[in-house]
Amino acid sequence: MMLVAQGLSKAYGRTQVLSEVELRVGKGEWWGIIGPNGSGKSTLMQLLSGVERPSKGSVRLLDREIGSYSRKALARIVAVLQQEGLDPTDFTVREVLEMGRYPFLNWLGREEQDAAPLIDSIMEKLELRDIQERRLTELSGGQRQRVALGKVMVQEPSLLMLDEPTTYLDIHYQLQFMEMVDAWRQASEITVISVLHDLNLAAQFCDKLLVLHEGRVAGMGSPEEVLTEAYISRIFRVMPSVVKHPENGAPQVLLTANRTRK
Ligand SMILES: Nc1ncnc2c1ncn2[C@@H]1O[C@H](COP(=O)(O)OP(=O)(O)OP(=O)(O)O)[C@@H](O)[C@H]1O
Repeated sequence: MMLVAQGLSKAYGRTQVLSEVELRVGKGEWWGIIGPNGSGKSTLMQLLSGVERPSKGSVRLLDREIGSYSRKALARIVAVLQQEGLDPTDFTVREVLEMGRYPFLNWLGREEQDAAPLIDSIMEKLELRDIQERRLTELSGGQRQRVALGKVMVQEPSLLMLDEPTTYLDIHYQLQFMEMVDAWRQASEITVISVLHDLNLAAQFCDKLLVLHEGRVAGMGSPEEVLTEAYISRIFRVMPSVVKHPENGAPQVLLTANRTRK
């Protein structure tokens, strides 16, 4: 197993944010974490990536307690891409990708192997070559998000964690982003855990969905099992129509005007 969470709970003061989450993520799987605003998705991601400690329960990464890894050792296994992506700084695209190699530097600040060919090939894949000397301040939000993905790719992680990675992207780049992650997953057998608000993209790319509701696991399974009208209606308080995607059969959630519920 890539990642196993048992009895995972988190409280901030008296507020219980997550309760008794159980999760087993196998190598090479793509999990989508879905759920309403405030249901605990980001908190769960922080616990699963070792950024935050649980109040109760445990997270085991590759059969070892996640808290027992050094920061650098953890960064060689897990890469996290935040919703905001990268801040617009004065660094160039190429420099940012080079920084992604930080976990592989020795105490002299050098790498044992030259990372330039890897960085070049990732820039090629992400269509970043032509803008490699541009500064992040000179890029659009969508371009910066591609650089952010490039930075985690050069890290060559086994586990990729994405927190609402497509929020600021137009539909072209949303789809392209998901396709790139998928292509990468198939080529390198990485495991992906992503928070996604877009249920229709989640249904097409994820093998498994975990539904959070008020800090508890409210459902788990394939998109077909989880994305049903009754279920979405209860969790998200809307009355949708769920139809089959005409090309690939994935469940697709259509919202109808004036159909929210209290
Ligand atoms: N550091 C904190 N201190 C206190 N409460 C927190 C803290 N972080 C999160 N919370 C609370 O925990 C709950 C879950 O927050 P979280 O950000 O995990 O939800 P989410 O599902 O990611 O939400 P969204 O979809 O809105 O991003 C919320 O009620 C939030 O106010």
